[in-house]
Amino acid sequence: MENLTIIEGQGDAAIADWLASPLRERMDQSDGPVTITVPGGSTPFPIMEKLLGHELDWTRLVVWPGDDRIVSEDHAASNTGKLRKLFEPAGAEVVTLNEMEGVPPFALAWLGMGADGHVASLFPNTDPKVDDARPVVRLTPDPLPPEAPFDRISLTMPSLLASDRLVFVLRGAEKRSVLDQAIAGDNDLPIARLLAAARQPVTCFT
Ligand SMILES: O=C1O[C@H](COP(=O)(O)O)[C@@H](O)[C@H](O)[C@H]1O
Repeated sequence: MENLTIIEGQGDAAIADWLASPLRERMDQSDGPVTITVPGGSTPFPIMEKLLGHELDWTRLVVWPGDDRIVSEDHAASNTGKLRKLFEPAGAEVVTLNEMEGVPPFALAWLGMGADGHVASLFPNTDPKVDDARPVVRLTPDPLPPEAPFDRISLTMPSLLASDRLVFVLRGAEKRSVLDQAIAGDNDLPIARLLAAARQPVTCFT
């Protein structure tokens, strides 16, 4: 994949430094809002804390959760709740994912990946398609991941692919092996489907 760059062994601060660059670039290009989508789970939040230490006009940032667990925003498992706590004090807007919502193109789609190959909340059992006509879906992972056993709401593959660049942050040998197999075409997991359809630059931090 010519559009894919893998960067190994970077810590949270270095990844945050990297992420700040395309955001700054986009803010320098126009005076309008810059809209991105970001992951949940546990990996990204320490990186987001570092990112928010960068001098950017955060009031121009619009943050869409790529997915969420169907829980109230004050629940510990709520991605949106955690994003609000981090980004809103800096002046950024955090959007609530809603099935009726139209989804804008993103300057950047930042994603995680589960060891089962799920991206956003597009789990293998939900058979996500790159030509899904829906921008946002509700779904039930099967099996339910023990660390977050909830129904989900998620951007679909076309919504994630409507982005200027894709960035993955995934840690650990198990996930790296799933990624390598996906790149080689040795699995048909959601990560493999997304990578195969991506035409924009894709950067994977592992
Ligand atoms: O459930 C989820 O899991 C994935 C992976 O999370 P991580 O903490 O293992 O990186 C995450 O990307 C997704 O947004 C989240 O809802």
